[in-house]
Formats: sequence, structure tokens, C-alpha cells
Amino acid sequence: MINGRLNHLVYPLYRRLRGPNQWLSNETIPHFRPIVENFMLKMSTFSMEVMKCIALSLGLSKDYFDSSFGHRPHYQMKVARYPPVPEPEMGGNGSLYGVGPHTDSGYLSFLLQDDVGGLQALSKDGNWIDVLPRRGTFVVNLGEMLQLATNGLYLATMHRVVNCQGQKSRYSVPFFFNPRLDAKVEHIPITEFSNAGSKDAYPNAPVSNFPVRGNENCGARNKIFPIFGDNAFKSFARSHPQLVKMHHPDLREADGTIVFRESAGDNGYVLYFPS
Ligand SMILES: O=C(O)CCC(=O)C(=O)O
Ligand SMILES: [Fe+2]
Repeated sequence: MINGRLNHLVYPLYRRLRGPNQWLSNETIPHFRPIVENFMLKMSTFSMEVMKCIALSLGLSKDYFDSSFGHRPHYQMKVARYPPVPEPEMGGNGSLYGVGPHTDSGYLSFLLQDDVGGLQALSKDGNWIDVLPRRGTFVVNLGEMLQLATNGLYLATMHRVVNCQGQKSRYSVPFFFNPRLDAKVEHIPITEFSNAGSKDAYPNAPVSNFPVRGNENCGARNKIFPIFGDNAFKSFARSHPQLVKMHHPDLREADGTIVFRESAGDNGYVLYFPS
């Protein structure tokens, strides 16, 4: 439900991505809500500063991206725990990855990871590189909206999380900084970027080694939608097919595409083309 309405009555689809936060009680974690709210506010101010630096690095005015945040940038934070996966299970049916290979859908992601390790990023020549934890630093990933804006001059960072073995869980706090859900991200009109090309950002990616879930997120198979909300909904639906099934009965994810059940319905599904 969103604002008392059933999900399947809410269009455009990306409006379903906003809803009330579910806070942990003070008994579970004291002061959880104010700590998280304070962190998110500081991160969003910081992110806007980094976006100004990115604009300057592209030879644009520092407020170039501001209109795409408007009064309501879409930022999100999560606290993720990756329990260790015992060795016999490694390599079995998706358990190798805590998060399969993907690029994030927005502008920037800041990851605060503990010292367990497991995060990897894909180099352009197709090798996975360990992103080693460094105390007191954020890992910063560029997202698909920056790749789209720069027509591939700046690539969205392909990354994944390999499950740890041993005793300790891995904890990570990703903060995702994005445009407004309804922002349409245009190519930056600078000719030197126009040939960069973003059709297949990772031509050497070892796609055949990827687990089934995640294949569709890679390289040429990953379509980037210019309206950020559409792009975010795409990523959400791919990453959480079970949630789509439970809470979005009019939708289905198939082969990396979001499809919806026609209400008048013959007996099938038709492709959903984001706005
Ligand atoms: O847990 C991490 O460090 C990364 C998580 C991630 O890539 C994601 O949630 O998009
Ligand atoms: Fe990610």
C-alpha cells in the first residue's frame, strides 16, 4: 500500500518506490531513528558537494545537476548484513554472492564497509578487483545516471559482494544519492563526450561466469532508462523478484524486463515500457 492506495493502482510505477520508513524501536537499537536521519541528511549535503565536483570535472558549471535533484532528491540508505556462508555451500546456486554483479541505478553510491571484505569491482579489461576495506573511508561508486549523462565517458561501476566464509558477518551501510524520481537525465551536450558511447560499457565482462540472477544487469544487456524513477524501478524489480510477486500483483519480472498483467487480460503478460 502507498498512501492508502493499492500498489497496482499507482502509476507511474516509480511512485511505488516511496513509502514510510520502518524504523527499529528504541528498545531494539536506542536512538536508531535520529542517528540514521542525521547520517542521511549529512550524506545528502555531502553528495551534492561531490556532484558539484563532478560537474566541474566535466567542464560544466558547478550547479549543472541541481535541477535534477529539485526539492526532493531520491536518496536511500540501508544497513546490510551478509552472514558468512559455510564452505560446502560456496558456489552452489547463487550463494557465492551476497549481491550479484550489477551497477547502481542512480548518480552516486557511498559504501561504508566494515573490515571483513568481499566487495569487488570490475575493471574495464574484465577482471574483478578486491575493494579492500580502509578504515575512515567511503567507497564511491558511480551510477547509471552518470553513465547516461556523460554518454559513457564516466562508467557506472560494476560491482558485487562475494560472501565471506569464517565466523564473522560482513556489515555495510550503502547510501545511494539519486535525482528526483521524475527527473529526466539528458546527455550532456558537449561534443567531446558524444563519441564515448555507452552501448556496452563492459565489453570484456566475463558474463558467462555470472550467476543467472545478475546476467541481465551486465553490459549491453542492461538498458538504462532516462527517467530516473523508471531506471530505479527496473533495478528494484530485478533485485527483488519475490517482493514484486508479493506486493505488485500486476507486475512480473522476466528476463530482465518488467512486464505487467493486463487487467482486461487475455491470458498473458505484455511488456511494460517505462514512460
Ligand atoms: O554491501 C555493499 O557493500 C554493496 C551493496 C550494493 O552493491 C548494493 O546494495 O547495491
Ligand atoms: Fe550496488
